[in-house]
Amino acid sequence: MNLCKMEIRDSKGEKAIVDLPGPTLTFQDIRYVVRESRGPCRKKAPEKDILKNVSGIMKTGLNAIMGATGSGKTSLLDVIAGRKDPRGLRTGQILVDNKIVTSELRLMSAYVVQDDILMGTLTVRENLLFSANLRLPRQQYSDSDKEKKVKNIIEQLGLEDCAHTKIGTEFLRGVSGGERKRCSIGMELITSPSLLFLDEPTTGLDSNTANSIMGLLHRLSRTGKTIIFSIHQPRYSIFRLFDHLTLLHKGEMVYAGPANKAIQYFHGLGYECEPFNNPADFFLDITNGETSSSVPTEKSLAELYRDSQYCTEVTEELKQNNPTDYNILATKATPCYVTSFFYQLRIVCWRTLLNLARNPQTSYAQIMLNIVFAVLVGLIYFQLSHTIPEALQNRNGAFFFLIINMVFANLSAVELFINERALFLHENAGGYYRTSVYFLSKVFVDLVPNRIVPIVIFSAIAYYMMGLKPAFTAFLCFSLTLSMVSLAAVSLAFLASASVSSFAMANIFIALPFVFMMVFGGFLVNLNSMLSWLSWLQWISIFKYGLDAVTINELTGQVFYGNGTIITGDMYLQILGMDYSTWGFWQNHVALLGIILVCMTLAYIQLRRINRWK
Ligand SMILES: Nc1ncnc2c1ncn2[C@@H]1O[C@H](COP(=O)(O)OP(=O)(O)OP(=O)(O)O)[C@@H](O)[C@H]1O
Repeated sequence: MNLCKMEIRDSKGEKAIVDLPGPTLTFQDIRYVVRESRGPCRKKAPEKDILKNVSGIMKTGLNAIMGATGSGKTSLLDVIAGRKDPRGLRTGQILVDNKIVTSELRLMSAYVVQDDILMGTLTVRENLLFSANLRLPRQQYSDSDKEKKVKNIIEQLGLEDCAHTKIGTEFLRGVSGGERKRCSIGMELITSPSLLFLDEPTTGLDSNTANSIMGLLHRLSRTGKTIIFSIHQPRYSIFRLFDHLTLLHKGEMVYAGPANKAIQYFHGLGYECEPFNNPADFFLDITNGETSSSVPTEKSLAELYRDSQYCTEVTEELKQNNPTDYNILATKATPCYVTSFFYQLRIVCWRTLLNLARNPQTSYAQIMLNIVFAVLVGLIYFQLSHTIPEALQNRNGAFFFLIINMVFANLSAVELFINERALFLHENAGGYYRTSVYFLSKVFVDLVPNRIVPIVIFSAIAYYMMGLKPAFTAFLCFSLTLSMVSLAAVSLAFLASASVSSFAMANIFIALPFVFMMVFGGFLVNLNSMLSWLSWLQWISIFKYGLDAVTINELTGQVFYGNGTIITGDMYLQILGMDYSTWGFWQNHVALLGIILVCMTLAYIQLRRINRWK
């Protein structure tokens, strides 16, 4: 990369000196196709060209990609930023400073997505510090260096007034749209990228805020950055900041060259921009066919551009490049992490905890639900007697009720990986942290406050209200069994959550196995006499293991009597055909642990398998 001072001209033709020229990005002959999804026959769907052999050169300064909706702006931006699925790239190469894009080169670039993806419960400063902690190498940056860097970025982006304001969530009013966008840009500026991609940075903002965001990008570009962005319909005050303009129509280039020469170019083709008309609107009118040329021609705008001096210049310049590799996007972008696994785990766990503490509704609801159910069960089965037959019947009923509650009360766990899916994908692709770090942080932080604590409270209330076996070890075993049943249900919910992207699908995915497990848990159906061909399902039933364990725990060593009959708990268990030996009791826990481990592992694999490409 060239490190000398460089002179560039903006669209008003004004000279600007930049200290440290950013990288030059070149792309040549990009043909990108997609298959339009048609349900299960996806493979047979025809390919659709969304970029048709486009080439270009983008240098230091503001490089705008414009076009009508559906023209391929975002697709071009994503392809050149290496964000689009490489399987769609049929031909083409993308070079940065005439070199293929390696992970090192990737580190010097950053991508700001259209929908600002930030942690809403954290303040602007905390979000920026999170990015700094994970994306700046600890060997080179001490904690105070990171703080300084964040402070500088806050000043640079004019975020001082809202630095300590939370970003905001759907329930919490936070910073304004413009401040959010600035914060998103700041998250990427932390690594001091010299190449910055932005997808429609002004969409959804009012015109003044859009103006100030583009003013900010303009200032940044003057510090030697190559800024490439797609933009829809900028007002004139924004358009005049552009250095380079790429105009697309139906996946083809209709102009690529200095932004301030575009009017002249179209004038040469017979298109007249009326006085006071915004050039950006004028160009879109041309591509949409709403303005006609005074020079009749059979050629399309794309063909006219290919015949133009601008296209020839680009082709000539590209010919001089000698790439060392071809089709670089075909190599999968492996994120490069600058911090260790344990450091990432610490930082991500801390953020997850902070998020939980500032958004404690789910935890409170979980604790309240467990207290209410515990009192309800305690009242219904208050101080169970030892007279038969009700002693055994009530105990069976109570345990079934308890296990059902343990399983179904954890349905809320399906939201775990769905809620923050966009945030996780964005941060994971941006090299913030490993998938395993995110998975473990969510699991730890969800399990303890939302699952374990409420169950301990539940067990203590229900156990003593029901007057079950008084031995303290029996209470501990009871509590452990309920916890493991709950964790097994939670891990199945995690698997559902990591496998699909919507709550509706996750609910279906989780409800079916729960219902099957309940039916084949051994309480509702005697599997030996009915549905014996399906009886194998009991071996994967959380209900069966939970029910067996609490029943054995309660009945062994107890004596029940009535009408002159005495029956011991052991005899009753024998009649039921349950193995009530020590191993017979603990084998249920081993099976539950097996279900937990298998579901957790599969959930992690599913998280890794999520498609990161756009
Ligand atoms: N993954 C995909 N599957 C199917 N079609 C796609 C895919 N990606 C892009 N397209 C199609 O390619 C065309 C260009 O899309 P793209 O999002 O790049 O357009 P755009 O100019 O950015 O539009 P907008 O301004 O509306 O965002 C559209 O017709 C779009 O439907």
